[in-house]
Amino acid sequence: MEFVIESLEKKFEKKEVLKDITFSFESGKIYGLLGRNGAGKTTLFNCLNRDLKMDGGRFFIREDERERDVISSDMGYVLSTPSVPEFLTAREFLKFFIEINEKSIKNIRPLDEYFEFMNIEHGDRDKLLKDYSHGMKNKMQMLINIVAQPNILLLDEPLTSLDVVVAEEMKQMLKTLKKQRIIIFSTHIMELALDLCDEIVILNHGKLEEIDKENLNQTEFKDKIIQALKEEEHV
Ligand SMILES: Nc1ncnc2c1ncn2[C@@H]1O[C@H](COP(=O)(O)OP(=O)(O)OP(=O)(O)O)[C@@H](O)[C@H]1O
Repeated sequence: MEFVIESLEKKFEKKEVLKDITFSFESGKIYGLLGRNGAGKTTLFNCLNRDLKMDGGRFFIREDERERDVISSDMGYVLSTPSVPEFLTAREFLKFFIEINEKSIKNIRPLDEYFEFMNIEHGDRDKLLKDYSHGMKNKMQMLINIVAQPNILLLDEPLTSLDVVVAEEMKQMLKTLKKQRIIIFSTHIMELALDLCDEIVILNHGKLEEIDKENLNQTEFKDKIIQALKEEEHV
């Protein structure tokens, strides 16, 4: 499976944030999306998740040499600022999510199995989400996306608020999850991108550019990425 973006454009009033995003993502890989502050990473994710209307271009899935539209169950999106229904407990939220997506979720498991998998403790499962910490809300958002098993998973700086143990667990989980799906992971933490991601993609001047590792060692590759990021006109 490939996720193809062609000539995607987005501007806010006169400001052209995404000028010509053309890129093809392949399944089985984690893509690290890097870009300076304000480069447009969140805008790109919002367009792909159809939370924002694009001004031009299109995106689609290519499978067995056939193109098809991206439907909502293809796409999962974990926001940097987690958004969960605060008035529900974690268990109620998970139950509700599974019920409304029953048709598209494969191999539905008992709720506690999901909590176990995510290391959410027994005592927290029936707590209101409004009493969850930022990192725990993030974990819940990630859990919902693990349950849904979308073909394309967009992660907007999801690990920054997690403690080191949870972040490590999550990294391992993403490495398992990447099989047969595309994960696009935005982060400002270069080490994380290099450690976790199979490909590094930079959002530069409103375009996506893959940074080829060639035969570079880790330090040289890092320098090449920083150089490419410096070339970004600072917005
Ligand atoms: N709703 C909006 N209305 C007007 N301008 C916006 C809107 N959303 C984003 N922008 C502008 O678009 C540009 C890209 O913002 P975006 O949040 O996508 O960048 P980013 O790469 O995610 O940044 P960061 O790394 O700092 O989170 C910024 O200049 C921002 O001010």
